[in-house]
Amino acid sequence: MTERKPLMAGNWKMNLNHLEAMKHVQELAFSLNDKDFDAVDVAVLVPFTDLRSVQTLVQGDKLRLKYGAQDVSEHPSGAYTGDISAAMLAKLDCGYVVVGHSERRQYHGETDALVAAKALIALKHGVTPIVCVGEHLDVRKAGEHVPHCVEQTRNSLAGLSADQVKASVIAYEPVWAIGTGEVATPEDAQEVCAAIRAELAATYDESVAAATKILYGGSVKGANAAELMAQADVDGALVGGASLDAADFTRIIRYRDSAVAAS
Ligand SMILES: O=C(CO)COP(=O)(O)O
Repeated sequence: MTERKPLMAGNWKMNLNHLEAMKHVQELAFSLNDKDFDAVDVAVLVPFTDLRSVQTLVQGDKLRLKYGAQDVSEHPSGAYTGDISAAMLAKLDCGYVVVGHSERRQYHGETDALVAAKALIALKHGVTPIVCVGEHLDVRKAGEHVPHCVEQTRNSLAGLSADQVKASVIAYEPVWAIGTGEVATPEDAQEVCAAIRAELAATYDESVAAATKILYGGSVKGANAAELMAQADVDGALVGGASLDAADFTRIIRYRDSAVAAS
C-alpha cells in the first residue's frame, strides 16, 4: 500500500496582515518540532501580501513549514490587473496553491473549467495545487453529494495527466461545514473521500488513486481531527478558522496524541 504522508494545511483566508503573519509563523515555529514534521507535512496558505514575509522567516530559520497561496491566475502573464501568476508564486518558492475553494466558486463565479486551468498552470510551475470540491447543503439534503463531488472532481482535474493528478492534492470541503462549526461526521468525510479516490482509479489508474492525497475541510479543530484522520481515505485536513490559533492548529497537527489520550 502506498504511504500517503498526512498534510495539515491552514487556509488563513483573508486574515492576518504581514506583521500578524510573522508573529503567527513564529508561534508555530516555537510550538512545532522535528517529530511533528516527520509525521505530518504542515503548510500555511496565506494572503498574497504575506508571502514574502513568510518566505523570509521559513528560509531564514530553515523551518520545515511549507507555505503557499490561496489562488492563482489561469494566465501565464500579461494584462490581467489584480491577478497573480503561477510564475510569481514559484519565484517565492510557494509549495502549494489553493484552487477552486468554494468561496472563490461562490463569490467569484469560478467554474470547474477555470479551476482545472489554474491547477494545470500551477503544476507547470512546480506549485502543488490543492483542488477543492464540495457540495452545498441542498445537494446533500437531496442525497446527491457523492455524484456531485465525483463529477466536480473529474471536471476540476480535466486535462491533467495521471502524473499531474498524483502531484496534486484534492480537498473535500462540504460547503455547509465551512465556518459553521458543523463538522461532517467521520463517516460523511470518508464516504466522499473514498468516492473521489474510486473516481481517480476509474479515470486514471490504481496508482493515481493510491498516491493522491485527499484532505477533508470544514470546521476541523483539535477536538475532532483524530476521528477524521482515522478514516482510511482522509489524508489530512484543510483548516480555516482553527489554523489562525497556533495552539489549536498544533493540536490538529498532533492529532495522534489525542487519539492516544482518548483510547
Ligand atoms: O474553508 C475551509 C478551509 O479551506 C474550512 O474553514 P473552517 O475550518 O473555518 O470551517
